[in-house]
Amino acid sequence: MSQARQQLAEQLAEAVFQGLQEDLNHQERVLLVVSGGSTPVPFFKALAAKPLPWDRVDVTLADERWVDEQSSDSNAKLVREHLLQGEASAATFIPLTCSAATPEEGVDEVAKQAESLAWPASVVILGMGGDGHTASLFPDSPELTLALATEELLVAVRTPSQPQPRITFSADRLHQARRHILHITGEDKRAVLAKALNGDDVRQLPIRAFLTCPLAIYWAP
Ligand SMILES: O=C1O[C@H](COP(=O)(O)O)[C@@H](O)[C@H](O)[C@H]1O
Repeated sequence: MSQARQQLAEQLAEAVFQGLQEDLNHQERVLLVVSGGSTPVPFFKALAAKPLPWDRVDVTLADERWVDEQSSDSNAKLVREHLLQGEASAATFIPLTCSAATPEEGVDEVAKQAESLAWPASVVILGMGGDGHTASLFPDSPELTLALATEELLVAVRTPSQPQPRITFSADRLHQARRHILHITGEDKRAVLAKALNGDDVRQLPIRAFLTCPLAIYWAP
């Protein structure tokens, strides 16, 4: 882990801590929506060390692969192992999978669970892939148009470029958050973001759906 990425993770954790604290001053519970993948690990560790009243914090994911929670591809596993540790284990975590065999069969059950969270989210932290996807809004997904337009909470997604089916919060539900942050690292992702900022076809680079939120960008080489 480079020093720059570690510093970025710590600065991001401080910003998220401040945002959650601010909302906790005037509401009983707050909701934090995090992303999966590999980028957030140092951020999760830094945030877990923050002195929050974690028993008043709800946590969920922006998206998930429809895999068993024991799978190394599970974003929920990542959250449990790196964020919900120490004092932060008192947070209420709602994963985005259930016992149904497919996301299409399970989406309503997961939505019922997710509706019980403290919406609107205080902070949504998005990641971004090299193809410009964010959450599980993929350029090659047949469900992209639906996920960008629906007012439903969650959408089941099948994406040719991805090995597993997925589930994602809709763009609408993520848009409703009070604060939006993009956490990315590396020159490749900086170039993708620059391309996204210089165009407007959201189907080509779905991260564009969040560029006007406004979106705080946390990037390190
Ligand atoms: O598949 C996913 O990828 C993105 C980016 O992940 P990273 O490994 O490049 O950091 C992530 O934001 C998303 O939650 C995840 O499901």
